[in-house]
Amino acid sequence: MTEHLFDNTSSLDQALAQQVGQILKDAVAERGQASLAVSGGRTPLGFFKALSQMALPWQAIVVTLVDERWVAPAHGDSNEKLVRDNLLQHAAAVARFVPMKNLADTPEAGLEQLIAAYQAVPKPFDVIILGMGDDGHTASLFPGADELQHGLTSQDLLCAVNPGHAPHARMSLTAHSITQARHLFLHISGQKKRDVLAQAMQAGPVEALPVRFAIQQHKVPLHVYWAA
Ligand SMILES: O=C(O)[C@H](O)[C@@H](O)[C@H](O)[C@H](O)COP(=O)(O)O
Repeated sequence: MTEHLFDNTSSLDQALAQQVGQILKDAVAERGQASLAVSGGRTPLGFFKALSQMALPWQAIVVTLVDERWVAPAHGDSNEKLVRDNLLQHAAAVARFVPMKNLADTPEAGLEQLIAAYQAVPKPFDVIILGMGDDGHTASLFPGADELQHGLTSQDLLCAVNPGHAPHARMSLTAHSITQARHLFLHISGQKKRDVLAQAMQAGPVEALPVRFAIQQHKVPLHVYWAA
């Protein structure tokens, strides 16, 4: 695991956009296509804006989500809306977007159709960017959720989650599919999250702080981008 520390969020956003942009450019040059899976929440907004303005071969880049709240795509809590409004703009407007939410009533009911839709996403994912909550959740792998064990241990691509203490039923990439990425980032800001990360870096059960699965694995180097 490598930590990249910044004094402020705008310098982090620029540096992360440069790094991710270069990886995507190289992937398209090598393989003709690339995939980027991003998280929701408030943290990635500035990064999305910076990346969206970069001159990349966007028409060959597929953008998708690490996790999604099972709400209509126009809902204020929709990660799809967040990505459409902030990342799929400017130069990035021509990127192909594969949503996680479909028309099924619940994530469980939508899972099979979504697995089929995700075949359109080049795999392994070239870049996955995780966020983290103050409770140590990442993606939608929440401590205390009934589906946590499944999300942490199954070899499936996706899992349906009912987080209980967090709003909305969710769909999430599993820990297995996240650790299949060619490049893995954890993007966080603020002292509180630095403290949670420091705690997660200490030995302890993954179930207590699910972000530990990304820290403890050895399949893909984890790059942590943190800003004060
Ligand atoms: O809720 C989602 O949709 C997420 O993808 C989630 O895992 C997020 O990354 C963290 O909850 C951090 O959220 P903030 O950036 O808002 O703190």
